Amino acid sequence: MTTEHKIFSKDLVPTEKVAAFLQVEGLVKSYAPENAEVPPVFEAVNFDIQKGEFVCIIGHSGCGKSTILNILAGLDEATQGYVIMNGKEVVGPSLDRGVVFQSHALMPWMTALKNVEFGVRSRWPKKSPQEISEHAMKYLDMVGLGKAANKKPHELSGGMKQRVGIARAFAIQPQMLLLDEPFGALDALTRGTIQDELLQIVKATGQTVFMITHDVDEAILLADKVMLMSHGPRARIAEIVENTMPRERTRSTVHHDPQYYAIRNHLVDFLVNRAAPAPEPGDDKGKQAVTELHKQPTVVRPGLKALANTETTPPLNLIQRSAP
Ligand SMILES: Nc1ncnc2c1ncn2[C@@H]1O[C@H](COP(=O)(O)OP(=O)(O)OP(=O)(O)O)[C@@H](O)[C@H]1O
Repeated sequence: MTTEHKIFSKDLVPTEKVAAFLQVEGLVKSYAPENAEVPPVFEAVNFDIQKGEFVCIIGHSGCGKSTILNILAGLDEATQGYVIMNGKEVVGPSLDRGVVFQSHALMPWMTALKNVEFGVRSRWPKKSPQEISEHAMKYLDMVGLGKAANKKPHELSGGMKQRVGIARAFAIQPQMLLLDEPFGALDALTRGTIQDELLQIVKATGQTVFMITHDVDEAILLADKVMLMSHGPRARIAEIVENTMPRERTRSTVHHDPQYYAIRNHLVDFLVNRAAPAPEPGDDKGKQAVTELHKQPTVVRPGLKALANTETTPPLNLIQRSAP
């Protein structure tokens, strides 16, 4: 059951932002809002996500990434600000948003198939048992687990369990997928395989994704945009890095792109040197100006600069060979 309601007030939704699929505006989270001595975990969090975009968020431990994801999911409440998805304010959980956590959260007494069917039945209660089963199998097949459908979680490896969680999230065909470090507990090989699978599925379904990761390479492979969060308390989305490499990238080829190292260096440099922002005037007052709370993060494209530097005239032998 959804607990969302429609927003009709034009005052709440700035006209130029109506087109964005997801709008996050002036988000603040404080665990002690009544105590001025305790600063908020994050504030002035503003960003948009377009339909079909894959967005990763990176930042040091404790800056508030999971809290933001939980607010997007409707599982937690912001102290200030709002989230609008597809024209409706997010005020509670909904099957329109599928969530995958780091721990797979499967029901241990149910088979992989039954775990996926459970979600499908909640979404479409009028479907027949056979329709539900066929639908769930389609998504288990998609993540390469068709043959393990009748196994219970304790008979599956960590990677397989995580795939069941992904199949369950995809099977309810949510408008948006929220992934909280979904591959964090997996070994490098399994992680790579599932990343590739996720890319294929997202490409096929045009799914909109918001994903938390600590892995810079994972973000570069998967994301169209990488949001960089500064340290908390009072964390912000400091920068949005656009991934300007062609979307058809794979794990084995992505590092051949001339843009790759420029983007990677930019992300690492932020995490190492720039994630702790210098105090701004007003910080010590514990209160931000209203305009500041709605300030959009800077958007940067470090890959394009690297690309421009490699665009030189072709080598002489190529010119000679292509001459008539
Ligand atoms: N219920 C709570 N009461 C008080 N503080 C909390 C509560 N839940 C979380 N916090 C604090 O909020 C901050 C943000 O937590 P959150 O889990 O969102 O960070 P994160 O960036 O996802 O961290 P990580 O990368 O380690 O998962 C942390 O400093 C945490 O201690």
